[in-house]
Amino acid sequence: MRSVEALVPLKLTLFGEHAVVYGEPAIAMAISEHMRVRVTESDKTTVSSSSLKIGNIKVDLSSMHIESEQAYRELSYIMETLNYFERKVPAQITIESTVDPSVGLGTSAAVIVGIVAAYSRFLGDSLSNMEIAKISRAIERKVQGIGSRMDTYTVSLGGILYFPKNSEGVERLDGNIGITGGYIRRTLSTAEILKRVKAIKDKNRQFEKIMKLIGEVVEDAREAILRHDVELLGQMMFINHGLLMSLGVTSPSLDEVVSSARTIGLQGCKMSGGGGGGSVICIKSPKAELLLESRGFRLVDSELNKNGVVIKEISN
Ligand SMILES: Nc1ncnc2c1ncn2[C@@H]1O[C@H](COP(=O)(O)OP(=O)(O)OP(=O)(O)O)[C@@H](O)[C@H]1O
Ligand SMILES: C[C@@](O)(CCO)CC(=O)[O-]
Ligand SMILES: [Mg+2]
Repeated sequence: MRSVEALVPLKLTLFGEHAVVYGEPAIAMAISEHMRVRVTESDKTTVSSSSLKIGNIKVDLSSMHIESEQAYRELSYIMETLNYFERKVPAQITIESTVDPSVGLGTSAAVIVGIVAAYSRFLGDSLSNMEIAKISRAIERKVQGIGSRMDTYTVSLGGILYFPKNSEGVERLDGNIGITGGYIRRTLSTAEILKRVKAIKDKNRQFEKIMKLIGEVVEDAREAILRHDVELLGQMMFINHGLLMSLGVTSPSLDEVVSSARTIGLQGCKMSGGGGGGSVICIKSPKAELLLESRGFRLVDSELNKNGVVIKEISN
C-alpha cells in the first residue's frame, strides 16, 4: 500500500501580522510544532482529522459535496486544496497536528501546504518548497478571500523569514531567537478577524498610519535580529502589541498577559498570529514560561525549524 507523508512545521508571527496583508513588511519563524498529512492509496477519497473543532471527523469526499455549513467551513481549506488538483486519484487523507486548530500558529496554512505537498507527490509530481508555497498561498487567499503570503511561505520554506513591504519577495534572516510561546483557545477564526479589520480600515484613515507604524517597527526588529540585539527586539514586541491593540485585534486576556510581562520586567512580549485570543510570544525566559502558564496558556515548542515542509514516500 503506497503512502506519501508531508511533515509541515507550524509558525510564530514575530512581527507585522495584519499590516503585512496591506503591503507592510513582516517577520515570521517556523517552529518544531508541526502538522503531519498522510496520503494513502484507497478506493475512495476520505479525510480524517483528529483535531478539528467539530471533533473527530471522517468524510467521504467522493461526491466532493458537504451538506453541513459548519462542516464545510471547517473543511473548506481541505476541500479547496483538493479542488486545486485537476487530476483526482482516490486516496485516504489523514491529518494530525501537535497543536489545536485556529490558535494563531498557522494551522490553516499548514493544512494546505501539507495536502499540496503530499498529494502532488502521490500523483507523481515533484514540486519545490517554493512552488508549494506559491500554490498554497493562492489557495489560502481563495478560501479566506483575504490574506498574505506570510504563513504559507513560512511553513513551506522554514527558517526565520522577512517579507519586504510592497513585494512578493522573501528573505531568510540569519539569527536564532529564543522565544517562549503559548496559546489559549479563541472563538473567531483568522479569516473572520481579517474581514473585521478590513471593514474598519476602509472607513478609518488612522488605520493607514497604524499599519505604516507597524511597518517601521518590523524594519527595526529586522535590524535587531541581524545585530542580535535582544533588548531592542523586546522593545519592538511591546510596541507592536500596542499597535495591534489599537487595531482591535488583541483580546483582554492577551493584553493582560503582555502588560504583566512588562510589569515583571520581561524583555518583550506580544500577540502572535491572527489575534482575538490565540498565541502570545515573549523573549525566552523561565519567568515568561511561568507567566504564560499561570494565565492558562499552553506552551509550544518554539525551537526553530529550518527545513520547512518535508515529504517522504512510505511503502507498507
Ligand atoms: N488539524 C486540522 N485538520 C483540518 N483542518 C484544520 C486543522 N487545523 C486547522 N484546520 C483548518 O484551519 C482553520 C483555522 O485557520 P485559522 O487561520 O483560523 O487559524 P490558524 O491558521 O491556526 O491561525 P493564524 O492564521 O492566526 O496563524 C480551521 O478552522 C480548519 O478549517
Ligand atoms: C493576520 C495575518 O497577518 C497572519 C495570520 O497568521 C494574516 C495573513 O498574513 O494572511
Ligand atoms: Mg491561518
